[in-house]
Amino acid sequence: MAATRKPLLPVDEALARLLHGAEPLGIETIALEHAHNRILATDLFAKRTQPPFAASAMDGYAVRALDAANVGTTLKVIGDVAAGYMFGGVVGAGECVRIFTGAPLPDGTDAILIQEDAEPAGDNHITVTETVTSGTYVRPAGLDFSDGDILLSQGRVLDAGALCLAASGNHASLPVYKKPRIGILATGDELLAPGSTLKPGQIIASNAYGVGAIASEYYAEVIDLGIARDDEKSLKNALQNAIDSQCDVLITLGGASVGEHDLVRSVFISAGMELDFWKIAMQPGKPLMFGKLGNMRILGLPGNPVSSLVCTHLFGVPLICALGGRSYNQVRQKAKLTGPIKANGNREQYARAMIKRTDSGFEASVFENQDSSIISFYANANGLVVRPIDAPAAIAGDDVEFIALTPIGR
Ligand SMILES: Nc1nc2c(c(=O)[nH]1)N[C@H]1C(S)=C(S)[C@@H](COP(=O)(O)OP(=O)(O)OC[C@H]3O[C@@H](n4cnc5c(N)ncnc54)[C@H](O)[C@@H]3O)O[C@H]1N2
Ligand code: MOO
Repeated sequence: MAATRKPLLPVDEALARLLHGAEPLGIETIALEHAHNRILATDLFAKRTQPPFAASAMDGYAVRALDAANVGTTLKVIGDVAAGYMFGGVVGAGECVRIFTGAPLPDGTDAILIQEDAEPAGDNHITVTETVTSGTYVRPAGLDFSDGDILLSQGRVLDAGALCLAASGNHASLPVYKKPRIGILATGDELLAPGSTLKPGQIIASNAYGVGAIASEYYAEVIDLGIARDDEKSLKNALQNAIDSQCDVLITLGGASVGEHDLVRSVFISAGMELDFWKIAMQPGKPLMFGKLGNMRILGLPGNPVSSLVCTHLFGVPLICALGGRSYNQVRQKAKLTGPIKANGNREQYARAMIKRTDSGFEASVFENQDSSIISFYANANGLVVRPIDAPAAIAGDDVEFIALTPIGR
């Protein structure tokens, strides 16, 4: 009788379990200059009105519109006012004030005659060469926003426009969601840091650099927890280190599968981790593990470099976003295959591919060798073609769905 294997957890169910209860970790107040691309944690209200007064939009003369209603009228210039100052007096009939962009309109005036439309008429006088109406080149008080207006909504990414608006609303600091602290732990007796001299059997630990880069792109605080050996003591020490470092999420790399040296799951369970799931229907990424130890979430990624990176995209990023209050949507687009691909098996496949934008849409060239150890293919891929479980073989011209890994050009 054929042995029956336990069915693997579908990718979407695994993701739902991972994100269950994942809420923003807290709020901190930070200086505006450090807030770029952080997420605003509350609605933000204006603490002032902008502009706070009716202001000139041009360099010229502040006039009473009725006085400048006819070409050829001569007006007396009784003073001047620049941005940052107030004109003390009141402008009467037949009078005007020299004014500069951004300056408050003097009392009595209601329009700006731009200097191109005025001619000097000697002895502090000008002649009107174009007429104005009330409000010409005047920015009314509160044109941009008024004191108490809502400037930005909770959840807003603090991009260039948002930062400029917050500053103008007189906020020197902003409440933002805390960055999730993501500890990254490589595991494996064979691993040494880049730059090391390798003995036979050893390789370089590379995954943490890619995983850390992806986590940083989503504004996680990345904590390098080094390399643990494949033994209980080393793994338990590393786990304690993650706890002491107040990691919100511990990402482990490797040691997730079924061999005698794949100890992460069993050691962590013996140290108190509550296992949520292990093994999912995904290629690459089958031995993915998720559990919790106290408040710390533990995401165990398979050690094959491409598995580590693809799982970070698919699981690490949504988790980091949920904990950091950042909205996240996985965007899938359609592309036409440039060549044939084989039928898929019993795991949803995220196939490394080169995606090209053409006049008629996207084209996907899927790498023939999808071995999850091949970093160079991942480094040259800009998309993951998503192949459902048991998808039949496909040929050039067939439609597939893909997830972009980087912005896609031509
Ligand atoms: N009998 C079975 N064997 C395996 C299965 C299975 O279902 N049955 N699953 C395979 C799959 S799929 C994967 S993926 C791998 C993942 O295994 P582990 O998570 O236990 O990973 P390791 O064995 O520790 O490492 C795999 C591979 O990657 C290298 N590695 C590990 N960490 C790093 C790192 N930080 N930087 C660079 N390279 C790393 C490691 O040396 C190995 O070559 O298991 C299959 N086996
Ligand atoms: O599922 Mo493993 O991550 O393919 O190589």
